[in-house]
Amino acid sequence: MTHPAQPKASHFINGAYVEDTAGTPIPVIYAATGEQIATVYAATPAIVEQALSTAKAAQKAWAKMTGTERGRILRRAADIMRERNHELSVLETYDTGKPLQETLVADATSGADALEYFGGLAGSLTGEHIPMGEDWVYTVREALGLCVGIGAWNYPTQIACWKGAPALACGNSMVFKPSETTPLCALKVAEILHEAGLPAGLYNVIQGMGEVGAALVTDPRVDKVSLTGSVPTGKKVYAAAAAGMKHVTMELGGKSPLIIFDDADVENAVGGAINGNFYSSGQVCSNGTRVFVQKGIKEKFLARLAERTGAAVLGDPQDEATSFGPMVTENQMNIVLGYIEKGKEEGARLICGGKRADMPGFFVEPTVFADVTDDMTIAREEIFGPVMSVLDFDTEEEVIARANDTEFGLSAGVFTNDFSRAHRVIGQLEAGSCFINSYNDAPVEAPFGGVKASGVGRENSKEAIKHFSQVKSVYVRMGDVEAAF
Ligand SMILES: NC(=O)c1ccc[n+]([C@@H]2O[C@H](COP(=O)([O-])OP(=O)(O)OC[C@H]3O[C@@H](n4cnc5c(N)ncnc54)[C@H](O)[C@@H]3O)[C@@H](O)[C@H]2O)c1
Ligand SMILES: O=CCc1c[nH]cn1
Repeated sequence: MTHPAQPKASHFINGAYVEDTAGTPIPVIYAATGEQIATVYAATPAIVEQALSTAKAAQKAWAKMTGTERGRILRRAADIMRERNHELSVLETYDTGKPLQETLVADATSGADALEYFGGLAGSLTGEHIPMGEDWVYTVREALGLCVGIGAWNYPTQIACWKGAPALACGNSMVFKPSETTPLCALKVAEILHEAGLPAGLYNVIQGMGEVGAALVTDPRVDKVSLTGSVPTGKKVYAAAAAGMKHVTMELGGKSPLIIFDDADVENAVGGAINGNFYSSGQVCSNGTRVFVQKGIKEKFLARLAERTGAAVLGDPQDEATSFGPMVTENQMNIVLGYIEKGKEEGARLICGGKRADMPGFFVEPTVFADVTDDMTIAREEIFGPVMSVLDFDTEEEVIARANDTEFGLSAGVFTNDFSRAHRVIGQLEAGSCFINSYNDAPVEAPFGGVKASGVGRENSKEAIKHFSQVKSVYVRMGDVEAAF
């Protein structure tokens, strides 16, 4: 019998599902069991061409509609997503393995927030009037044109919406390629947008691995590329986009610091560290995986952290009682287990977890290492799994320098009851998305993105509008034109 997760076809182009079984088959494996639940096919050159040409052809008429008209469609799509939240959350859980307890509140809901927020902004995308004596300049905020979105596997619905909603609000069209690991959810986003009244051709989804992404990025018709992925992929995609002088947004990886001072509320700090390391089984780009704890509260913090981590419920992710799911793939599980072995070999002290869970599927126990030093592999490389490194520190000055000693700069957090210190420290941390006495909140109203190797540009908030539009300026002369001859 066909699994309910099996989509009608692999691609969604020009307002309809499209299949081409000549493409490489991509099995969709449910991470909680290891069983194959669906198959899609990578886009062939003919499918890539169909998606790009349809998106190119549809864009100009969409940009000519008023922002209010465009926004109305996006807000209708948000309503449909909310009505179907349960069904979409179940699918997100099949696509990623993340527990339904999480997907019910963090995925389609976050996608709907983006559609609603950018739908609301669409009617207010205006320019400026700049007086120049009796002359004047006016500016117009215009669409970029045809945008490509490329997704990672940890938030397939959210990423499809975080890119699609601002792109469409600004009058662009989009071809979106989800990660080959989680190809299912973006198709539903496309379906819902069209059900909400989006004209055909404006939001297209095609499947495939890196080479399909590369074909999209290098196509001369494409004006902008927005990638969510790893730093190595980001470097390749950024370079390819630069060769065609395309706009980019790069949402890449991190190894973010979470700094806990002696005066912090320990219970809240432990909660922040758990949210910043174990949500989505640690597969969150902004995770605060280097947890710097001031020496005075270290053992108290570790004891409470071990106790609360022990309460994680590993199990069937479709059961709402489960609070901790598997790694997305067997390969990702093996990468994470490799890092855990490195941590042990390099002398970190294992506080809890530390191995594959004794159950079917790709589960790794939530793992905490203490006495981690800055040079250890687990403190330097992005693991993208449930492995928290706890490092000790003495002084504010020392911890700021150590926190910044990384190529990454996505996020950073501080827990303290001294607000002067909180702002002073945050002001010196090299990171794009920061938190005080909290961790990993990602509301659509707040800009999200990194500095240094973690990325370029911002998603969400009014900042995203700047990255999906450009300004035309028009000088208007009221008098005669003076010329040298
Ligand atoms: N900053 C953020 O917002 C954010 C959010 C989620 C995940 N991430 C990062 O994503 C990574 C995990 O996701 P992943 O393993 O899917 O990343 P990845 O870099 O392996 O792949 C990301 C996407 O890029 C595509 N791709 C690969 N090579 C390409 C190429 N040459 N040209 C065009 N596209 C290509 C892949 O098919 C996939 O769709 C982690 O590093 C994580 O930190 C960042
Ligand atoms: O994975 C990165 C994006 C994100 C952070 N929090 C929720 N989504």
